[in-house]
Amino acid sequence: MLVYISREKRPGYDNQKKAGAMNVMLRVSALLSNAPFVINFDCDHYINNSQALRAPMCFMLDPCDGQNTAFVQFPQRFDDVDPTDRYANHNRVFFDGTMLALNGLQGPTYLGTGTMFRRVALYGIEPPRYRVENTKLVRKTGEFGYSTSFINSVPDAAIQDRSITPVLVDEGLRKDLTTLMTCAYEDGSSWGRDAGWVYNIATEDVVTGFRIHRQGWRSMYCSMEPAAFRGTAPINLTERLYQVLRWSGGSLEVFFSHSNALIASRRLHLLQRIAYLNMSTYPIVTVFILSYNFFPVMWLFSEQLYIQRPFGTYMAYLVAIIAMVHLIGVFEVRWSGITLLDWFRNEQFYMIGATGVYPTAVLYMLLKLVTGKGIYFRLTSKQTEACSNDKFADLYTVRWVPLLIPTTAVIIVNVAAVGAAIGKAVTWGFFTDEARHVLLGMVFNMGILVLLYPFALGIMGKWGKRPIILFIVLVMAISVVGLLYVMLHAPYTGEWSQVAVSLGKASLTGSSGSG
Ligand SMILES: O=c1ccn([C@@H]2O[C@H](COP(=O)(O)OP(=O)(O)O[C@H]3O[C@H](CO)[C@@H](O)[C@H](O)[C@H]3O)[C@@H](O)[C@H]2O)c(=O)[nH]1
Ligand SMILES: [Mn+2]
Repeated sequence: MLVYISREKRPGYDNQKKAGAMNVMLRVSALLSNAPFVINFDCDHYINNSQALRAPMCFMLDPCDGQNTAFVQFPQRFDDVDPTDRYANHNRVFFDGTMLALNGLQGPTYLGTGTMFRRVALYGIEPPRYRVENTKLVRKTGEFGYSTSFINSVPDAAIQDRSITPVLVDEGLRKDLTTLMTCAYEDGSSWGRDAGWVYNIATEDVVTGFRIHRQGWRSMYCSMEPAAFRGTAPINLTERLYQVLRWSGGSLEVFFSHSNALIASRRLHLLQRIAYLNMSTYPIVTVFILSYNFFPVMWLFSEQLYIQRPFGTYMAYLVAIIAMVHLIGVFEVRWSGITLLDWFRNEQFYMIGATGVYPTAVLYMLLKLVTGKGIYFRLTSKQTEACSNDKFADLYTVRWVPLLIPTTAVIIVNVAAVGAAIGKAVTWGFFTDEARHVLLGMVFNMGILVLLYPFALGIMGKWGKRPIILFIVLVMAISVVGLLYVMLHAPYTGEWSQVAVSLGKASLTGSSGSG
């Protein structure tokens, strides 16, 4: 039986997007089959392996802990991504590394698609492990709304070896189904909070999975070849950034909601809790990353500012820690079976998100906290390849939006800093202390530019098909800044150095005086 549902829309009712749609389907299917297991995939995903429905059953029916397994999650795989995966659409570190690692705790988070659920876990019912003998599955009246047929179906949904016979859709059933689909059905019920998909959070998946884990259920990660499900990903820079904005904004919303991992019950594993905390606060790191990326502005004026140079021991510790972090990264990458190239692409896209998208997400959250109003998150728009000969046309389309500005500014500042550094070396001579110091800074600048390289290609649009153009522009920009620096400073070297020295002293005495 294939059932297509067209939902009622009524003024004054929020239709709650995907979460609302899923909850309607969950209720309607309860009267049609009431299957104890439910599989969910997005409209832009499809089943790619005929075993996709059978494999998760192995986990669900596992005699050891199957009963307490709420859902089985597959990684997301995509068809239409450009071969270089410029914007890390495959997200391999997240799907194959992070999710696999969580399997060792309470299980992967719910990722919105490619998921098999145990129906009663979606209803917000406790796992058998924590259920007291003869506990009533429907806890209070009105919890699931007031459809008697639906409420009567709940105990049956918990019996996993029940055989299912197709129902006869008669007038009575049709009326019941219509009731379950109306906007007003959920009024005063637990739907959208303690039952079904969770509402009012841009990432309904993470928060719904969280509620399930919080009750003490576990989940399982299931990866198979060929991939169980495949889908479509946005390969246009702007669309991809909007997607990441929805994810990072949604994460912060989770943190500032009653689904905060800090206040979850003790059934949530300690490390799983930390993972959820990380998952709901990560955009905040942008405060540090963005500051670091803009620090090179000081390079341009450094004679007039007193900058504490990092001393030897500090540098040694810093280098050791960075090396260790990357060493662990390499181990994790090898263990999860992804390539170093995939890992590097993820690093690159992390920097792109952290400079442009996360600050916007943080601002959005602040605004929401102050005004109480969220902004509308648009859908991830799909590719338009059908009307073009170029399969990856979307990759070369630039749609300028404010979201692109911060990262562009970071690129400009760091290119200028490299130019200024070369200018300085030329002005003072290559083997002076000054040149040595600016060289250190240049390593940092170049590092940032390497990470932001895919973004630079992206904003070049069609020109991005020939990366050599980008290198020519880069060399030209660096030369122009360097030349400008030399022209402005060379004739006055002596004088400027004097000014610098006195300014340096002034700021030194100034700060010690005020401190
Ligand atoms: O009003 C809406 C909007 C979306 N959807 C469904 O939600 C899915 C996800 O939306 P999409 O625009 O494809 O977003 P993506 O960024 O591709 O989705 C990822 O991120 C979402 C959370 O932000 C998850 O819900 C998805 O499962 C996950 O694949 C769509 O495919 C639809 O099936 C609806 O049913 N109604
Ligand atoms: Mn999608």
